[in-house]
Formats: sequence, structure tokens, C-alpha cells
Amino acid sequence: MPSLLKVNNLCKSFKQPFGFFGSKEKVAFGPVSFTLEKGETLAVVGESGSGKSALVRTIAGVLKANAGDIYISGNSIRTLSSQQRCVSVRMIFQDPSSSLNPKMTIGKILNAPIELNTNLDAKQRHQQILDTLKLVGLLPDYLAFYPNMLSSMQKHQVAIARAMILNPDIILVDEILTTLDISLRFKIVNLLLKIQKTNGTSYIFVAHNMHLVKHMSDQIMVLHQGKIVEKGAAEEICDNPQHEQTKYLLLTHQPDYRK
Ligand SMILES: Nc1ncnc2c1ncn2[C@@H]1O[C@H](COP(=O)(O)OP(=O)(O)OP(=O)(O)O)[C@@H](O)[C@H]1O
Repeated sequence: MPSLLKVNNLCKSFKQPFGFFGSKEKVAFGPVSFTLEKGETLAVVGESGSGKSALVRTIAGVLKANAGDIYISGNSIRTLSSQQRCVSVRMIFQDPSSSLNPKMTIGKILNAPIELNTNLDAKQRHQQILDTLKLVGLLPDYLAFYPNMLSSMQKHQVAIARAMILNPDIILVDEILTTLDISLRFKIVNLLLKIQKTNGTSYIFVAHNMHLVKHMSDQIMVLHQGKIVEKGAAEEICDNPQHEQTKYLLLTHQPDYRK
């Protein structure tokens, strides 16, 4: 049986201005290869600029790869329509506060992806929105609220609801915990784990901090200057790191409860 997600020799580089008229290629990451199975969490860790966000943005289709292939359940994403891709893979962006449109109510924010990507009628869409709000622990009253009326925690819950609204197989989570204090971080991690248990969702979880992801990930992949320098079972990587960069990340980020 094919893996839920297979990433094969994926590469991304950006053109940067060089000299007066020239340009040069800046490699963001690659070549990167890995697989992700149903219900599994892969943490992508690395120092700032190591290519983590560019990698998940490329998998989400926000950025176009320069080379390599992505397969979902054995199908190349080149053969999938943008709707099929949206239903399979959703992304939660780095800062939920700025990624929620301040001019739209929560109801409209959650309705947009279903209206764009499914044939459900208004009643069915409303029911799906209510079910998803319940899944993330928000009351139906929030449908009429605007993002500026929500706490930081509630904005994160809405961002998770927006990612879950189409019940995707894979959610890409790009460093959403950095703006939260420790107790809220654990609440969000617990919410993501609860959703994974009930819906069988797979996560690719981008983080700086290895201690934070140790207990919520099945695998950890360490990126350094765009290359995978270490990859394996989360406990094994944290307890017995082999690469200097992994050792450095473990040393520089102490467990959160000690901060
Ligand atoms: N839109 C862009 N244009 C040009 N270069 C970019 C662009 N996006 C990223 N890069 C470059 O690609 C490299 C990887 O960036 P990326 O944002 O993926 O790193 P990161 O590991 O997610 O860092 P951070 O943890 O700080 O978010 C960096 O050198 C960055 O400057």
C-alpha cells in the first residue's frame, strides 16, 4: 500500500538579485525525501533559515518546487486538481492572528473553503462548520464574531478549525506555538493530539524547539542549510542524537517547563 505522503527529491530555490542586472539562485532546501503515514506526526526542526517553512509551503502548493515529486496516496500531485489537493492537504500558517481576515466573521472564514472546494449546500455547510467548531472546543456563538474579538488561544482554535473544515488527511503546522505562552502551547498541542485521535489526521509540524515536539511526534527530521542531516524515531533522535546540529538544537532549546 502506498504511503499517505511521499516526498521525493524535492528542491526549492529562489532567484535573488545579484550585481546591477544579474541574479543568482538561493537554495531554500533540497533535495529532500521522506514519507508520512496515516495518523502519524513528523516534526521538521532546524535553526532559522534552514528551509522548514519553504518545505511545508511547497508541499501545501503555496510555493512551486524547482524539482522533485510529491505523491498523496500514490497519486502525483501533478495529477490532482487544486480542489483535490486542498481537500487532502491543509496548512496552518505561522501567525494565526495575521492569517485570519479581520473583515470576515468566523462563520464566513470557515465557510469559504467548503464553498470553494465542495458541492455542499448552505445547510450542509452550516452543519459542517458547527461540527468543526465543536471539534476545536468553540461554541456556535463564535460564528458571528470577528477575529479581533478573540483571544490569542481562540484565534489558534479558529485557525485549526479552518484547517480541519474539509477533514483533510494531512495538516501542515508551521510554528504556530511560538507566539503562545507555555500553558497555551500545551493546550494547543493537546487539541491537535485529540483531533489526531478522533480523525486519524497526519501532521507535519514545523518547530525550532526539539523538546516541544519530542512527545507529540513519531518521527523527527532535522534540517540544516536546506539538507536533512538526521531523521528517525522522535525518542531515538532526542535521546541519542548523532549529528552536531541536532546536538546543538537540543542544547540550545531547554525543555519548556524549565523556562
Ligand atoms: N520568498 C523568498 N524569497 C527569497 N528567499 C527566500 C524566500 N523565502 C525563504 N527564502 C530563503 O530560503 C531559506 C529558507 O527559508 P525558510 O523561511 O524556509 O527557513 P525557516 O527554517 O522556516 O526559518 P524560520 O524558522 O526563521 O522561519 C532562507 O535562506 C530564506 O532567506
